[in-house]
Amino acid sequence: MSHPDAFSLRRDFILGKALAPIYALKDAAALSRCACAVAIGAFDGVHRGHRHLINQMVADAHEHGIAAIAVTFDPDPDTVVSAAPAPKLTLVADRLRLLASSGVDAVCVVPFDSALASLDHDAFFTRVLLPVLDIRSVHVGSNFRLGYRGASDVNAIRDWARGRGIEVFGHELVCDDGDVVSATRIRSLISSGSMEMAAAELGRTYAVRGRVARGRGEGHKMGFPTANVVIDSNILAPQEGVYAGFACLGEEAWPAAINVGLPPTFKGAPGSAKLEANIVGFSADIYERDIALSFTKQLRRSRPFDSLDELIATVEGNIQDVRDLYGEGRYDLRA
Ligand SMILES: Cc1cc2nc3c(=O)[nH]c(=O)nc-3n(C[C@H](O)[C@H](O)[C@H](O)COP(=O)(O)O)c2cc1C
Ligand SMILES: Nc1ncnc2c1ncn2[C@@H]1O[C@H](COP(=O)(O)OP(=O)(O)OP(=O)(O)O)[C@@H](O)[C@H]1O
Repeated sequence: MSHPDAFSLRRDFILGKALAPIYALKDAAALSRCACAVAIGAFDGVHRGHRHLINQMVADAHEHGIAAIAVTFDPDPDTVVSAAPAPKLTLVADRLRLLASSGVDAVCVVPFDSALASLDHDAFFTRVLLPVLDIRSVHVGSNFRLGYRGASDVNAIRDWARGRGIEVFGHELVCDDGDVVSATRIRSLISSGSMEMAAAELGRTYAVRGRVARGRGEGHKMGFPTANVVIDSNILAPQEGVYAGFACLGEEAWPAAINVGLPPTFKGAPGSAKLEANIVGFSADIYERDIALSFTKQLRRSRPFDSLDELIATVEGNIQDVRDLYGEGRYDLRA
């Protein structure tokens, strides 16, 4: 695996300013009911399929000289309607930033609650979207469902739109090796440690954001200090195991050897970290700092060790693997 460049690391860590304005629906009057094409969805992960859909919507908008607007929801509808919501690939702020940097002219964020979930497609368009947007075309994937319990498919929306001057496109879904790219599939790849396949479908290396908390302090004594990283409980962590990747602190990235899951050797020890990284070549006090970790490759599954010496030798071997892959220097991510 080659050294990534600053550009790809910035993309993986979702750095940089959003390129287009993001409007909450209640402030969307600022769009002055502009003529527009819209792409609609939850867009968790803003993966390659989502971006292909958005590209087609943007091309249509440009062709007709109208605005290109991504319409999404906060919170993710799944967290409201599902009894067991899936852990998400992106925090809402990152999802919006990714959408705002996808070539659209604006992002419009519809607050999602059980009242919205109970609307049918007619009420969703006429009561929620059309008062603020003069929609000329709707772009969704061919599998798109809208309305109470997903009652309305693309054909139902197209029937409704006929005669209203609104064109509806149900685009073919982007596939990878015959499998439809979806947030659900990417979650399952990440949950099985297939980080390279997940990255191919996401279009970037999977990364999570968190804060450095105090741990047991044992790693330091064993010769490999680790930053214990606490992430939002609604965000998906990869399968338990040991990973090569990067740690991002401010505008710097460092190679990192990362352990996901409570260390099986010390299971139950109070203060054990569920996610910790040895940041290769780095030494500074970073307690309470914001940090992001990316996972390029699973090196092995975690396992219990019979002796501390064996644990230390194995972890040092993993840290060396990371050094061999990415060196031990700082990557400057300033644009
Ligand atoms: C790269 C890496 C790989 C690790 N692999 C394992 C493992 O396979 N089994 C295990 O019990 N702990 C593993 N650990 C966790 C260590 O046991 C842990 O860092 C150490 O106990 C220090 O914990 P502390 O940060 O809570 O003080 C690993 C840690 C790192 C950084
Ligand atoms: N592979 C894809 N290619 C093109 N469009 C897609 C693809 N996957 C989803 N879409 C479309 O993107 C929009 C957002 O979809 P959605 O947020 O449900 O994504 P998803 O990846 O299918 O999520 P999940 O797996 O959680 O259901 C919808 O219009 C959907 O039809």
